[in-house]
Amino acid sequence: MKKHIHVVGAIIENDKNEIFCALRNPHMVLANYWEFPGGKIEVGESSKQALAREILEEFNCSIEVNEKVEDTTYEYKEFIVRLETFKASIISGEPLALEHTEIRWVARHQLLELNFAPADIPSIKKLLAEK
Ligand SMILES: Nc1nc2c([nH]c(=O)n2[C@H]2C[C@H](O)[C@@H](COP(=O)(O)OP(=O)(O)OP(=O)(O)O)O2)c(=O)[nH]1
Repeated sequence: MKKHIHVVGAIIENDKNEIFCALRNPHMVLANYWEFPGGKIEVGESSKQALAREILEEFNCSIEVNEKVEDTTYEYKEFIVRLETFKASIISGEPLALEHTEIRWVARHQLLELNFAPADIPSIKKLLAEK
């Protein structure tokens, strides 16, 4: 049976209406895909707590987690991901790519030009439908 993982992703928008995107490094699972920053929920954590922890660990900045955008499940070849995405805003620090190959602020209508992890596409479609 395929492994199930529960993952959270942050949709962080700046004051120019650009969204923070991160490129997974070549050694990560799902290497070289763009994603919303985040990671797996650990035992005892809420989704929002996990998201704040992951952003601090991987980008060295603090966020406030706001409303949920999407909750979707995607079956990859090797495992199944449940991805919950939330709007979030940076409350302190400038994001640094501590584990990712690249980080980029991208206009909403250009998100689909990046090679995003397939599980993220429903979240992106919701964002595109918002404005
Ligand atoms: N962070 C993140 N992961 C995503 C997204 N879309 C998507 O399919 N994934 C997948 C990629 C990975 O298989 C998994 C997240 O794992 P991860 O390696 O980033 O999580 P983590 O930081 O907790 O990793 P680790 O401590 O186990 O190394 O979810 C997304 O938008 N953000």
